[in-house]
Amino acid sequence: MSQLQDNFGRKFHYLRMSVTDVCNFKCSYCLPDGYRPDGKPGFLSLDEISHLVGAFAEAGTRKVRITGGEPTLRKDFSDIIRVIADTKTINTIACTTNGYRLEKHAREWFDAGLRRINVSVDSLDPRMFYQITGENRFDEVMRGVNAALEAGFERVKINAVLLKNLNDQDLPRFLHWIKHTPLDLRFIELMETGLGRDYFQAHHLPGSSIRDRLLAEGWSLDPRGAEDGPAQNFSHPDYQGRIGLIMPYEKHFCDSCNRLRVSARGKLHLCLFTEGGLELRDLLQSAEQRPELIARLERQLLLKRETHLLHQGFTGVTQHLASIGG
Ligand SMILES: Nc1nc2c(ncn2[C@@H]2O[C@H](COP(=O)(O)OP(=O)(O)OP(=O)(O)O)[C@@H](O)[C@H]2O)c(=O)[nH]1
Ligand SMILES: C[S@@+](CC[C@H](N)C(=O)[O-])C[C@H]1O[C@@H](n2cnc3c(N)ncnc32)[C@H](O)[C@@H]1O
Ligand code: SF4
Ligand code: SF4
Repeated sequence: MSQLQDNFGRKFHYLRMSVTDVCNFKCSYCLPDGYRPDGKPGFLSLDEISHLVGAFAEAGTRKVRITGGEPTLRKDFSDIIRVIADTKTINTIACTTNGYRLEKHAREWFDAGLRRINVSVDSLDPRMFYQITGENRFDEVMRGVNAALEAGFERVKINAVLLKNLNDQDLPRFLHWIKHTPLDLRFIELMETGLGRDYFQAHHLPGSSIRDRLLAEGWSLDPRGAEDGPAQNFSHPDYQGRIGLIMPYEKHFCDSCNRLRVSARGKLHLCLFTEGGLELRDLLQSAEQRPELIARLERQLLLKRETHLLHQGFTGVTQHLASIGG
């Protein structure tokens, strides 16, 4: 069994696969004007997804996260889950969603094989939620989170992007929520994208401000597991939930990078912030192409940089994270 690795000793057992660029929300930090079709070819088909996941699995991938755009907008979303679940040696199937279809479909997706779900909830104040996401659907999304908790997922995670002057007063509400609810909260530092330096400068808030408050209130940093990615995780004996921080501007953030990304049109991205993606689609047309596809992945990994270059203001081709799945 092969294992994808780079020149810095990092192993890649986690694929973040985008299945669509389309989204029905207008998050101010991501798609402030909503999704605009670009007239390019369509998104990966079920067969192409099956070939892709099969090759990654053979190259050592154990976890697949389905993302987008909004992945649940795909009519064949449950089929996508099933195709991955049918792939031997993939042991974790996760997805990241804005949660708008969750209330209705949580059980169906669980039955198809989905085991972890991340729901983006940027504020627990419905008006602020509307202001940030452009959608007045707070109650609907929260009912979706409850449906996910009831459906039996092994992990339900809440993603919130930290935004100065928007949701920076929300921490007490989030803490209150996870006191008796077994949710993982994930606070993500705003990352600069091609969309705009002005927004970044107005709203970026370092995750260290949250970390300092957590440590002062009795939370402790969990030891890092061998399979863990770049988040720092915290727990507290009085809370059922846990908290993770993604702080991409901190030193050594990329040391534990364990993930690769494939865009909805089949391009491999070695980092969230790269110059361009490598075309894989020509090798997703039949199972016989698998050895060639794996060889291409192995070669490309040797080009992976040690770290992103965000500090120098280099945001790569990533106009917004919806185009690459975050
Ligand atoms: N810079 C950077 N940001 C990341 C990375 N992984 C996740 N993020 C950020 O965190 C956001 C939320 O990620 P999710 O899709 O919910 O996945 P996650 O919780 O980080 O992933 P798991 O490690 O699978 O739990 C992403 O959309 C990115 O904004 C990474 O490797 N590098
Ligand atoms: C691109 S979205 C795709 C999945 C789904 N539509 C959702 O919102 O959960 C994945 C994650 O990226 C995060 N994200 C988007 N733009 C970001 C940015 N500029 N900085 C940090 N996180 C961002 C979102 O908050 C979301 O949790
Ligand atoms: S963060 Fe997710 S829900 Fe919000 S606009 Fe981007 S893709 Fe859509
Ligand atoms: S910024 Fe790039 S290299 Fe760093 S952890 Fe994220 S994907 Fe990996």
